[in-house]
Amino acid sequence: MVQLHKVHGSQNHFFLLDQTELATELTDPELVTLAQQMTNPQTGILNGADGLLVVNRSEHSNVLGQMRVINADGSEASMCGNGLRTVARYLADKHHLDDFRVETLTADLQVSRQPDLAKDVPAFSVEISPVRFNQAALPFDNLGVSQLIDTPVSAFIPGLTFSAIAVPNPHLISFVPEEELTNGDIGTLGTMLNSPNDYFPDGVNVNFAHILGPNQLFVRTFERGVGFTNACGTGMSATSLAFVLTHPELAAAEQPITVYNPGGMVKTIVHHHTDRDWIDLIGNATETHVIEVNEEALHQANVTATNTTITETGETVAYQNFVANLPQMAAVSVKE
Ligand SMILES: N[C@H](CCC[C@H](N)C(=O)O)C(=O)O
Repeated sequence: MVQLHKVHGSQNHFFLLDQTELATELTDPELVTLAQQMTNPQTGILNGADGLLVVNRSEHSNVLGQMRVINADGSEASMCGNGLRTVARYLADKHHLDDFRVETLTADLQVSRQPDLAKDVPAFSVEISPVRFNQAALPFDNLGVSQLIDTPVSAFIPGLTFSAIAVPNPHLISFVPEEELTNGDIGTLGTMLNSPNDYFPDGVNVNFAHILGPNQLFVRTFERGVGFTNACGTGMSATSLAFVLTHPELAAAEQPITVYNPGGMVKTIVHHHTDRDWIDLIGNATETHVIEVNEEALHQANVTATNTTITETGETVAYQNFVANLPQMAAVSVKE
């Protein structure tokens, strides 16, 4: 028998699989098929999830493990901010360390345990990096520009302006009036740009942000490879950087920005240096269930209610109490 973990960051839900505990690691095709089976609410346990986080051994120095990210549709992403907080907690608890690095597709990223946000709501800070703006990093095409920073794009939505930032996964960001959060536009644009289109050949995560005040945002994200999620960590981080760059009168680097989302709240700290940008993403790292299953079911992509033993951790209620006590959540909430 091996263990799987159901985890979330701001209720962006994942299954976490530590392959260093397996007799035989899954092949890449097996990981894709397992992610598709487990995340699908129809075929997966516990109402499915937004993706599969895979923890592997890392050969890099002072790195506790490697994280890979498989979206619900089976596509692999280079980064996942909410997911990295849960992987950081998993490795911190396993190795009894609080500050270390995690290997991701393009960089080894610094992570550190933070004070609990509330009783039984552990929190971690994770480095979101590398950050790039150039067209090839997203990639995007056919927009007549080589960078998108607060640029009108009538082909997307007339009247809105857009920024494109890779962290390193691709994000399209727009600061919008409140009604744009719920009038259907973000779903239409997100679906268009994640289907075959002339602009983002690899797709893109679409983030609509409503400015609540100085250093305060609400962000809703339509995720590449998933659709709407309760939160997108890299999306909220990229949006915070765009906030600092395009609204300097309302947001500054090096100080905490509070980012609300349909699943709760995180803090970000933008670092905007001449040689590089990065963002610290600070928020919950919640484990809701521990799942016992035999390894063969993983290779067969057949993890079901009948071949698993599921134990609740009790952290679900603790996180919901934390969200219920957030001052701003009553104001702007678009529950999925
Ligand atoms: N859908 C994203 C990957 C997951 C990122 C998100 N869940 C986060 O917390 O950053 C992409 O394809 O780039």
